[in-house]
Amino acid sequence: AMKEVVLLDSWACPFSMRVRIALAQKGVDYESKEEDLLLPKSELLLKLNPVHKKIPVLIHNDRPVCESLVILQYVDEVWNHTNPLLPFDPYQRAQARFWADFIEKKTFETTQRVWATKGEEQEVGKKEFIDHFKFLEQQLGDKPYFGGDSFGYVDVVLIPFYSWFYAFETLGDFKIEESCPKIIAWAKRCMQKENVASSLPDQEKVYEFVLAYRKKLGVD
Ligand SMILES: N[C@@H](CCC(=O)N[C@@H](CSO)C(=O)NCC(=O)O)C(=O)O
Repeated sequence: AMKEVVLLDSWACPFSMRVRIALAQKGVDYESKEEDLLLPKSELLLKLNPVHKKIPVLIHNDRPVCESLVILQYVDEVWNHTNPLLPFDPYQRAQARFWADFIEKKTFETTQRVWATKGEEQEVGKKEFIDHFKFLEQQLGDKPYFGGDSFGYVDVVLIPFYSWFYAFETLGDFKIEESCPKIIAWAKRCMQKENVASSLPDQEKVYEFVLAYRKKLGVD
């Protein structure tokens, strides 16, 4: 039988990275089953996530949990003995869920218009990208983390996109630090944490993956 905890994973997928960080924060030992996003989906993925057919899927005692934000909250509740992701106060929890939802709705879509496009469409995408991250930077303000003094739920939701920054900058020919220095400072602060750094792939490797993905999508 499978291990108690299995993650249907994909090394370059920002949504999977969220779950890898959360499991590391909780000290959970798990088996990672790699799904190659450039190949047809596995039978296991289609069986365990028939609705969205997407990665990540957490399999806990043979039962699947789908959608990274749902998985993060499940992990926080099951392994509630250490490193809470969500704050305790209901209002602060609501604020964390609000910003995680905002990021879920906007960030991937906004980044896609930089890495999966070219020409004029990409120029528009770059402006939207900078506006979006400036807005997030405003929300961060002078706090060390989105959750305040400690690394928490919203930080876990957003930090995976940092591993794609080199790909965005190289494909989009721009420097994110020029417009959003506090976002870069925040990302580097998060990367000081072993549980984060060990869960995110090398940025150049992600760039190579994105080039292959662009070819698969027929962008170039
Ligand atoms: N809202 C979901 C998004 C997961 C997702 O898009 N996963 C991608 C890989 S990472 O880019 C995926 O599985 N893509 C396959 C597909 O879209 O068919 C979540 O948060 O878990």
